[in-house]
Amino acid sequence: MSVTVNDLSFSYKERRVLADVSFTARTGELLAVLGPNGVGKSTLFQCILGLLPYTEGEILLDGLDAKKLDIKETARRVAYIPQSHAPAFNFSVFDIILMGTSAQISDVNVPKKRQLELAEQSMERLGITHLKERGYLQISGGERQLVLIARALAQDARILVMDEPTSNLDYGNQLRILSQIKLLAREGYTVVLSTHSPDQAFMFADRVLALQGGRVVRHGRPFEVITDALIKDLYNVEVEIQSLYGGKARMCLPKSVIDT
Ligand SMILES: Nc1ncnc2c1ncn2[C@@H]1O[C@H](COP(=O)(O)OP(=O)(O)OP(=O)(O)O)[C@@H](O)[C@H]1O
Repeated sequence: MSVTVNDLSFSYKERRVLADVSFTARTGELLAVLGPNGVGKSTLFQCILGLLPYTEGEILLDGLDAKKLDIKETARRVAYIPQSHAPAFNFSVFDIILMGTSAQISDVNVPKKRQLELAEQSMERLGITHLKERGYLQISGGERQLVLIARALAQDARILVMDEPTSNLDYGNQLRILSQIKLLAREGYTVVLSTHSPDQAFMFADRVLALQGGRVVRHGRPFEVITDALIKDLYNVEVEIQSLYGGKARMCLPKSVIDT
């Protein structure tokens, strides 16, 4: 499953937010979208999910024009994973995951054997079966994020769109969740996620899409795209890119830390 965006532009009323955005995320690829607050990352994701009516450009989901797909057809291809949040009701973990299967429930609104199996399998896949009967409000932020990913897997869509999936998580859970996401990409899912951490992009992304002023300023492999000049351009922060482990890893070190 691939996502291809061609010359996409989007405006909220007369205010243009995205301009001529083009890229492809291929099967098995984890694409990290980088860019400052308000640059249009969530807007881009909502366009991919068919939630915003863009008028310029096109989005192809596995080669099919996203505009020609209805909500259920889109949901069978793309799943959305939001930031970990607390819903108003204390649904059980299993019920939350089962909600992901609604795109497969047709005439009668009752989950069938196939939906129950999908929910069970996705819990097993993420190692959270022991949480099944727990209330969603009574589990930790890291566990909630795993539940939201399990819900997306239960949806049985092969494209996963994630808006800052680790934003509310502690350091250990950030790494564990991103490792899980990377494994999913290796299993053949196509992952498009936003992050505010260039270091996360260095560690986990196959490709990086850098947005500035609603436009794509760089697109390519993390080592090629993430430079001190890009970080200065996106975030107005002076960094030095450090090469580690004989060039196998890289990280950004803000110069202000060294200078003070
Ligand atoms: N429903 C809306 N109506 C009008 N303007 C909006 C709407 N949603 C977002 N915007 C504006 O569009 C721009 C892009 O917002 P968006 O949420 O896509 O950015 P983002 O890159 O996801 O930001 P962040 O990193 O802070 O989450 C911002 O200037 C925002 O104020």
